[in-house]
Amino acid sequence: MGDLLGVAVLGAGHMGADHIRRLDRVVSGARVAAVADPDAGRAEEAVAGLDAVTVHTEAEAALDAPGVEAVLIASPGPAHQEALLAAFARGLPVLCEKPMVPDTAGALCVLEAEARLGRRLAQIGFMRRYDAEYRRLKALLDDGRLGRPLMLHCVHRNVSSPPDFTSAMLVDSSVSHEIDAARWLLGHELTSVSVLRPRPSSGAPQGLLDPQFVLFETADGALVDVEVFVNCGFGYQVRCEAVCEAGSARIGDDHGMLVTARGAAGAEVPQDYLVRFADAYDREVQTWVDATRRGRVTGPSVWDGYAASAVAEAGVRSLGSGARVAVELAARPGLYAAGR
Ligand SMILES: NC(=O)c1ccc[n+]([C@@H]2O[C@H](COP(=O)([O-])OP(=O)(O)OC[C@H]3O[C@@H](n4cnc5c(N)ncnc54)[C@H](O)[C@@H]3O)[C@@H](O)[C@H]2O)c1
Ligand SMILES: O[C@H]1[C@H](O)[C@@H](O)[C@H](O)[C@@H](O)[C@H]1O
Repeated sequence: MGDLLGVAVLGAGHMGADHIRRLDRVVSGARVAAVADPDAGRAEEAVAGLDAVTVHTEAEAALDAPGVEAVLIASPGPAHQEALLAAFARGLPVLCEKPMVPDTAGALCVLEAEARLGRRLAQIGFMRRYDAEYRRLKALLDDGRLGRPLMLHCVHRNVSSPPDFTSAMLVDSSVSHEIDAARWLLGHELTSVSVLRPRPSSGAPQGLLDPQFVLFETADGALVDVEVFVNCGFGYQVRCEAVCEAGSARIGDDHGMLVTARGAAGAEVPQDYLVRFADAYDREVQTWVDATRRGRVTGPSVWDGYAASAVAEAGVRSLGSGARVAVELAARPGLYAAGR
């Protein structure tokens, strides 16, 4: 390995371009060695001003480019399976944006491929685990002061959804964050899901079932509800309140400045995830680079990515009827045993 970890970034859209900037200017110990995007112009724009980067239209060409020692996957979810398997075939460590693979069969295929290698290579980009507020909430729940958790109430609102966003993506892309956060905060798998929906907002694109209300049960009898509303129009809001036997704790209220002017005071609301979770992405990528340089893999695993996909797929099945759908998980390979 050189002085700096050479990273290939696959996908130079919103997240890919932001991660390229982060690898170049924010985190230490890494450099962007190659970028792939079928839209070559977008890739060229994202690497403008960077030295010694090669630009490709094919993901595999970027993985094979000179100086590449690790991969950051920021292409759309349906492209992740092929990219993960290509990285595994080359023994390259990976940070893969969520959702790991949106469909469960594809996610299972990735799980089996990594389990066959017998060592972890991939970290999944559930960045909320690196957010300061989520970490405080996790520490509070773990120290037991509030007693046993009974419920999580979650809110996930986006100003607007991208043009190609589907009703299923509210669950398998947006709520994938709450699925992972709930499993991590509560330390148990989610065993069932029901997805209800009010009448769609007139602010949502025609045909998009937005908002939705998602209810999960956990293996030890807690409940998790999520309001997901991806065309709310007014701001990016992510909240989580844990209600426990001896108290409650809520995060996500306090992200902007309080602005006072002309006889009124108002709180600023962030407009997107790149602002709200900026510190979390920085910490996530720095932690990945540091671990990779030490030959280690930490953070959310391929098992976490697979479990999130299985829960989300059950949610998408519930979306039509609102019926409670049980989550079926494959046996957990020993590679992902707790504490490893
Ligand atoms: N962690 C988060 O909070 C967060 C936020 C936004 C997006 N994401 C995830 O990041 C990923 C990218 O989302 P985005 O918003 O940047 O999308 P985007 O549409 O802005 O960008 C995707 C880019 O990937 C390119 N692409 C398509 N197929 C490709 C392939 N096979 N190989 C390489 N590049 C390919 C596209 O041309 C495009 O430039 C998704 O998985 C999304 O769910 C995560
Ligand atoms: O892909 C994005 C991303 O995961 C954001 O964090 C989430 O708020 C959006 O709803 C989703 O579309």
